[in-house]
Amino acid sequence: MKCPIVPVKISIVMGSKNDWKTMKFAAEILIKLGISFDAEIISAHRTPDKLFSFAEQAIINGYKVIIAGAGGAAHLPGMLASKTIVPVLGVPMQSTALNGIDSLYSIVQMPSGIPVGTLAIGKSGAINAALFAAQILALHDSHLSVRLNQLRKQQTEDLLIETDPRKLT
Ligand SMILES: Nc1c(C(=O)O)ncn1[C@@H]1O[C@H](COP(=O)(O)O)[C@@H](O)[C@H]1O
Repeated sequence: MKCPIVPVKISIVMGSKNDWKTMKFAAEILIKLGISFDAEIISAHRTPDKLFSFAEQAIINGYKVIIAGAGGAAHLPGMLASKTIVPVLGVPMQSTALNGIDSLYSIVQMPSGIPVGTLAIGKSGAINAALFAAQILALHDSHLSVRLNQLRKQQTEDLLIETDPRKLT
């Protein structure tokens, strides 16, 4: 998937096409914020050579953050992080057998020296990964910083309207 704005700043990577139903929530946030990104399927287990070349070229390709979603034995974020210094944010998929605990532990328990920023399991993690990546980019982009603050404000206003006590019946 390609967002029309160039150059691409963020890559959303996932272990399987079946992860897209979760990772699309990250994509939606990036689109909302006008951040360029691409998305592709790469698996440490199933396509290891593709993973190595992707990670080795991440800097040359201009990626500022990589968001990596994987489930089960979720080695994708850690393996990406082992091959590049582009920050990697890991999103554990809600797996069926173990409810995502397997994914979470696989991503969060990195050995010291190779960090992966681990988000929550599933949709919330995907959304927050995109917001976190945006906040990193906003450190050097004042326009994005304004858009992020607007999004926060809007989020608060929407919640206040939604939880207005006069609406409780
Ligand atoms: N965890 C990984 C990796 C990896 O870490 O490299 N590659 C695929 N997978 C995960 O396997 C799960 C099942 O994949 P399928 O649904 O394609 O069988 C997915 O959640 C994927 O992220």
